Amino acid sequence: MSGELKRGLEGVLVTESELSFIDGDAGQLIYRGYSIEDLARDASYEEVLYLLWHGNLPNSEELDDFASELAAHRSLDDGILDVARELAAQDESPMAAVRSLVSAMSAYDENADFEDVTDREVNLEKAKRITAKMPSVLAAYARFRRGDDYVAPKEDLSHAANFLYMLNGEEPNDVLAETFDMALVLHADHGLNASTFSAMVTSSTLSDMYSAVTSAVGTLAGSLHGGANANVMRMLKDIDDSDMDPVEWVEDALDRGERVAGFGHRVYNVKDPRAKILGEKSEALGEAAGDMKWYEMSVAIEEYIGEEKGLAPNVDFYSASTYYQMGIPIDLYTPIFAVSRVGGWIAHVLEQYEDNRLIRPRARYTGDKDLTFPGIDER
Ligand SMILES: CC(=O)SCCNC(=O)CCNC(=O)[C@H](O)C(C)(C)COP(=O)(O)OP(=O)(O)OC[C@H]1O[C@@H](n2cnc3c(N)ncnc32)[C@H](O)[C@@H]1OP(=O)(O)O
Ligand SMILES: O=C([O-])CC(=O)C(=O)O
Repeated sequence: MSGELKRGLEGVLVTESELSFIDGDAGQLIYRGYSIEDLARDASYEEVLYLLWHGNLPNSEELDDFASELAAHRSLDDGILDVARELAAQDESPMAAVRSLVSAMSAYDENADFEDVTDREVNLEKAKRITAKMPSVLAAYARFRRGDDYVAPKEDLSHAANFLYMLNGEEPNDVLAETFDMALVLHADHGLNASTFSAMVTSSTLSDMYSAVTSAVGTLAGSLHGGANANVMRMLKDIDDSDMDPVEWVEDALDRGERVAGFGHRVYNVKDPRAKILGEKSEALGEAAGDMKWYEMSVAIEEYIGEEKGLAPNVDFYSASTYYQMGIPIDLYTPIFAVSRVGGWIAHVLEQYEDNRLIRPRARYTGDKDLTFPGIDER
């Protein structure tokens, strides 16, 4: 065993994967051979799911069938709606609500306890159910907490458009639906990020897909990972409310030793390619609304942090102002990330099951070894 300590598993190779490639120096991201720029421009989220799960792009018949199967799984059982209502009544945070609701979904899936957890056909069925229902549970929960009724899904809408419909109770226009679809494509996979790794660790024990996705949602929630997108928008709003110059505000935060949400990355040494695409979307939405405030504030912060700290924006930086300008509540940004990333989590879980090896690293022990056990009265 190598005695070299790699804190945070930084740079450690633990498996092989055909799913996504990241060149952190070039700022390049590829899903199964296709560049993120091409996919963001030309592929729907449904196509990306098919690509990730099946290994190739679907032809039009395969895509139609796949999209219809997915759409048919969107509706929610009454029991799930009851859980969502109760979580909303308890003012549970949206990310914790999604975590609990994904876990609860297994109770309504007759295949949840299928004996062979690695069975690919059964797992593809579970994959469609979970991925189709995640936006539905999020929309239902978000409506219940503001006192609105559940809006049933529409099967004739795209995955992206249907979520916005279920959230807002009205069908989105093309710009909103396309922007949201592109955001789902951009967030779908990203190598062995922490939440994906969490899903892999869970499945490597031969636990089931619901457990793996539940672990992953919990891992994505943290502020160093998916939780950063909501924190970016909270920061932009704080800056706006403070009437301070954005650069001065950020300078003060850095002086206090704080981390600025949406900057830095374990793998990228340059600007995240997804941040470039989302930045363009944020700019376009600002132009359409005739209000460039959020985009311009973001650009000023990006320039300053680049010069001052040599840090570049990650995916969470410009998704924040993009979602804000789409009218999405801030605390839904991270669960929306989960609604997309579930496709990648599942793809990695399928890979894990195909060639499983228990994931079990070690720690270097730094505690005592030769203490004498004292009786209770001696302590
Ligand atoms: C979808 C995603 O998960 S993308 C990441 C989302 N998370 C964020 O945006 C939160 C803010 N960013 C961060 O905390 C970090 O950049 C991480 C956790 C994402 C990556 O961290 P690591 O790879 O572990 O980098 P590390 O913590 O070693 O940072 C290196 C240096 O940059 C600094 N740094 C890194 N990110 C930031 C930041 N956002 N703001 C200020 N300083 C930062 C660190 O303080 C450290 O400086 P030091 O060497 O003087 O102590
Ligand atoms: O890869 C990472 O560590 C974090 C990230 O950008 C992602 O999960 O999309």
